[in-house]
Amino acid sequence: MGGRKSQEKNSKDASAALESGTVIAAHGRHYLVQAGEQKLQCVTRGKKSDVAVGDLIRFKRTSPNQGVVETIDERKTLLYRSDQYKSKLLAANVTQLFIVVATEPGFTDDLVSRALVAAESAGVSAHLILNKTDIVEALPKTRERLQVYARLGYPIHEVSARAEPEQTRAAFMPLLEGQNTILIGQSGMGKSSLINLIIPDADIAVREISAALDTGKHTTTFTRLYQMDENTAIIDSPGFQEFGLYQLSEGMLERAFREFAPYLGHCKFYNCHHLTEPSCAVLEAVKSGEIATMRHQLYAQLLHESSQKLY
Ligand SMILES: Nc1nc2c(ncn2[C@@H]2O[C@H](COP(=O)(O)OP(=O)(O)OP(=O)(O)O)[C@@H](O)[C@H]2O)c(=O)[nH]1
Ligand SMILES: [Zn+2]
Repeated sequence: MGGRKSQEKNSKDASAALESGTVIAAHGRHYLVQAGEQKLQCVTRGKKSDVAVGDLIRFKRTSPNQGVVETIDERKTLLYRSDQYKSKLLAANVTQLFIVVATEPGFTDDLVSRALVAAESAGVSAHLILNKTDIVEALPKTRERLQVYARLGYPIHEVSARAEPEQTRAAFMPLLEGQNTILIGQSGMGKSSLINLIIPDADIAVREISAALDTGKHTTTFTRLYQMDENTAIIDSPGFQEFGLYQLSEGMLERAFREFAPYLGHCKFYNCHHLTEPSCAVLEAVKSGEIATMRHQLYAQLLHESSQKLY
């Protein structure tokens, strides 16, 4: 991740004794850091656990394969996950989010839209991956369901990890090149199948990480980063991480729904919440069908949730 050259240059100045690396997995306050060809176990000082997978960090080596995190480089982006009504760090420096959905089993619009809100608010571009196109009976209905996202301008890529592995791999590679991509999806969508196509030795890497971080049986519950080349990485996030959206202000929320944009500033009240106000341009667009009801309902729900935040 990031240019190795700039890391080298930086490490020559003030922080001469520090080395740099990329956080490739996190488990509690234990981090696995890739530094060149080497993987090290790093910890943070004290109780701090503000390091995320994808972070570029400076560490002090304490033994041949261990270190202490000293500083975190400025992040380009930051995604949060939801944890007991709080937002915790999920991944740093992600440039694009791929949401894997499938013809079967069905996906949940609520989760897809929450992921899109997370991406928009973090400044991360979002794509939808429709997997299992070989289940042709369910294809027309699924495409129809995805229309709402296509109309919003989110690219949709159709693949079949099982029936067309080579084509699927070939479709992915140019999309991933030069990007830090996080892959998310509800259980059963085929995310693991896709990761295994893209990273053939992913299983080995996961076992290595799990052993290094001593995650015990939690082998599939941690987020990990696979460095594909110097400028390309892919992050696999287990299950369907519910994104932490509690930290979003009302202003950030309304801007995270890209279809609201033409209407913002056109409501009767300048501080309109777009919930029940008279002469609300957003509500009028919902009524006329220009904004999908499902999307507006989620906006209202997220506004409610962020008002319930615990901190
Ligand atoms: N028909 C079909 N089945 C597929 C395809 N891709 C994956 N599957 C199957 O879908 C099931 C779920 O795939 P996984 O890759 O394990 O899905 P996952 O999203 O990682 O699911 P979890 O491990 O539960 O998070 C498996 O039985 C796969 O063999 C595909 O393109 N077509
Ligand atoms: Zn309004």
